[in-house]
Amino acid sequence: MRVAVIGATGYGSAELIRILENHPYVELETLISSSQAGEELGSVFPHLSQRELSLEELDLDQLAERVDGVFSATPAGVSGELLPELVERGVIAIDLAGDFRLEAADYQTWYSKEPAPSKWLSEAVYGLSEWTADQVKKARLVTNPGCYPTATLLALLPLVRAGVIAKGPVMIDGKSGVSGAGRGLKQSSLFCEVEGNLFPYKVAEHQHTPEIERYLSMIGGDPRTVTFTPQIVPMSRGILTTIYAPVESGWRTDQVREVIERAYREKPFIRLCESGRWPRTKDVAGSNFCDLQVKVDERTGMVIAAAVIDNLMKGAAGQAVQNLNLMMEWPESTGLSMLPVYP
Ligand SMILES: NC(=O)C1=CN([C@@H]2O[C@H](COP(=O)(O)OP(=O)(O)OC[C@H]3O[C@@H](n4cnc5c(N)ncnc54)[C@H](OP(=O)(O)O)[C@@H]3O)[C@@H](O)[C@H]2O)C=CC1
Ligand SMILES: CC(=O)N[C@@H](CCC(=O)OP(=O)(O)O)C(=O)O
Repeated sequence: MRVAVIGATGYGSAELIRILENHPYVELETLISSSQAGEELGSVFPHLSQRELSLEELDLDQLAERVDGVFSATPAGVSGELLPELVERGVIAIDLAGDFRLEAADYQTWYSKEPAPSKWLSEAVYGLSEWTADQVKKARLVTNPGCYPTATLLALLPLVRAGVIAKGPVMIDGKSGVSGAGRGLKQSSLFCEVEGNLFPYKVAEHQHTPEIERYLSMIGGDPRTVTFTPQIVPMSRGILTTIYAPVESGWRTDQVREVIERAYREKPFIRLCESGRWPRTKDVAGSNFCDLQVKVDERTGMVIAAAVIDNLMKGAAGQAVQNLNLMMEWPESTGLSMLPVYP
């Protein structure tokens, strides 16, 4: 299968290229760039210089002739217009941005941008691979989940589906490495701002809040609001979400662990940590794994769940390739069997 990556000079693209080079059924045909067309891949990303490939300008008709699928790794507001044009020309598409994840009004509110056409918002399938595989397999357009929602929903969905969580506030504490903000210049991503520093941002106004709520309801059958506080930590990659929620009476830790074990028994990328071990970002760095742990605090009546992912892998490029595998009915882990990098 021939594919292209759009938004070639970003972090998501770099990870896609790294994965696709070792994917046995994919040929990376071209890289589309709005800023560095004509450059060689090796000059944009020296770590990928063994692969000879030039970046190209977008030409929709030509691209649709040359490839069977595209990954779009552009900022919000680009893919909503672009991908429908390609899908209409017979190309399958996986979008790493948030353009197709929300209803139109919510997208406008939380992203302050014009939403994609409603026909395409309805057609796009949310690619949380472990939970929506049946729909992804039939999709032409997959909207890859956000990084924080991936970690959060993977931890929360088994619990809400099993009725572990009682009525009341659900608090999500999210911590992300700086690459989550992308490769563009931003003051809050500068070394001097993040080194030796730790800070919340977009408190009670982060665009992943409505995404978490929407899919907790649609996939988990649990309509509720959540409080989500993202924070920046001084590292390049990794996300840790720690979730606090009121627990229905009668649930003990071993039973809740059993709920998670059962939900993910057949899922190659989800690992429940041994009892007493809490997930660490380094346990998943560079891989498509999501590690989970959960505990009932009987003293306070709360359940605490934690999830770690690599934001650029399970949180972006890795899950995008997992979704391509599902769409093409290839084994789900094809090209994704790399182990984490440690230490
Ligand atoms: N970083 C992460 O951890 C995650 C990111 N995402 C989402 O995935 C998408 C890509 O993220 P990431 O790779 O980190 O972002 P980056 O900022 O690193 O890269 C985005 C790329 O998009 C291209 N681009 C920028 N502006 C425009 C424009 N106006 N029109 C067309 N292309 C443009 C640029 O490439 P070029 O100049 O070559 O065209 C740029 O390098 C974003 O929507 C992001 O929110 C989702 C999950 C996790
Ligand atoms: C650390 C950091 O800044 N992370 C980014 C994640 C952006 C992202 O993935 O945005 P979409 O999913 O909406 O495309 C943020 O919090 O905005």
